[in-house]
Amino acid sequence: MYKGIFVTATDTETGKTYVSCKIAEALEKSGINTGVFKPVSTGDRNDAKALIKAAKIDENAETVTPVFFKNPMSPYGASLFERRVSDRIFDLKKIDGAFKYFLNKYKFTVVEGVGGILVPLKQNFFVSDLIKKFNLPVIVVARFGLGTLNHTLLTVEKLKRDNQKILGVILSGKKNKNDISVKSNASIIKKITKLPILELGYNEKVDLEKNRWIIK
Ligand SMILES: Nc1ncnc2c1ncn2[C@@H]1O[C@H](COP(=O)(O)OP(=O)(O)OP(=O)(O)O)[C@@H](O)[C@H]1O
Ligand SMILES: C[C@H](N)[C@H](N)CCCCCC(=O)O
Ligand SMILES: [Mg+2]
Repeated sequence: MYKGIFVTATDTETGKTYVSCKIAEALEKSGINTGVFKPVSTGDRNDAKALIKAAKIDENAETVTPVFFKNPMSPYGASLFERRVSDRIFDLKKIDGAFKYFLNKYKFTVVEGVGGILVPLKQNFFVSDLIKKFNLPVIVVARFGLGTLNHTLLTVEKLKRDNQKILGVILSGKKNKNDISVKSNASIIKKITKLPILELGYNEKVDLEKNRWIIK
């Protein structure tokens, strides 16, 4: 079993928190002490609260999300608006300390990124750099419908160029019955990337028995 996974996505609002929560829930139910970590959030710390609830652990939102910006946008963009607010800085030391805390305390830690893989956290430091730093295997969350092929293949391409271990792709959310591409997108992604693919329909749970690739 890995020490943890990094959950990124093809875009914001794609399902990283939903998928991370379902993975944490499944691990907790199987008796595995699971940490959850969302290093940076913007707008609110609701992702951290949802992750804590799913993992059923006694942690507060500030520990799970040590770096926070008020403006609901990229962390770098928000930092430009909030540079006069003392604790609103992207503090990599703080994130590193928190990361080590979770990996030492829990058997397995689910880490959620922010938006997609090239969201800037600082002017020249992106979510992809955080992935490199943590060096955890990566799960890519994507949408089911039209447009997801390009977004998913771009994200996979970037991770491959960074020599990151990609565990697989999870398509998550509602399937639009009027979108014909939904019928073939998953199989096309699988054929092209040769990665495991999980289709996680609306309100479905993650079955770790059937998808062991997610955790080992
Ligand atoms: N399989 C699913 N079943 C039900 N709801 C889903 C599913 N996947 C995503 N959602 C819903 O889609 C919305 C966006 O998902 P989520 O908040 O997980 O995105 P995110 O990638 O974490 O966004 P952010 O970049 O802001 O962190 C939420 O309301 C979430 O509950
Ligand atoms: C506020 C939102 N829920 C996310 N947490 C932040 C997403 C940043 C996306 C930046 C971008 O790709 O343009
Ligand atoms: Mg989220």
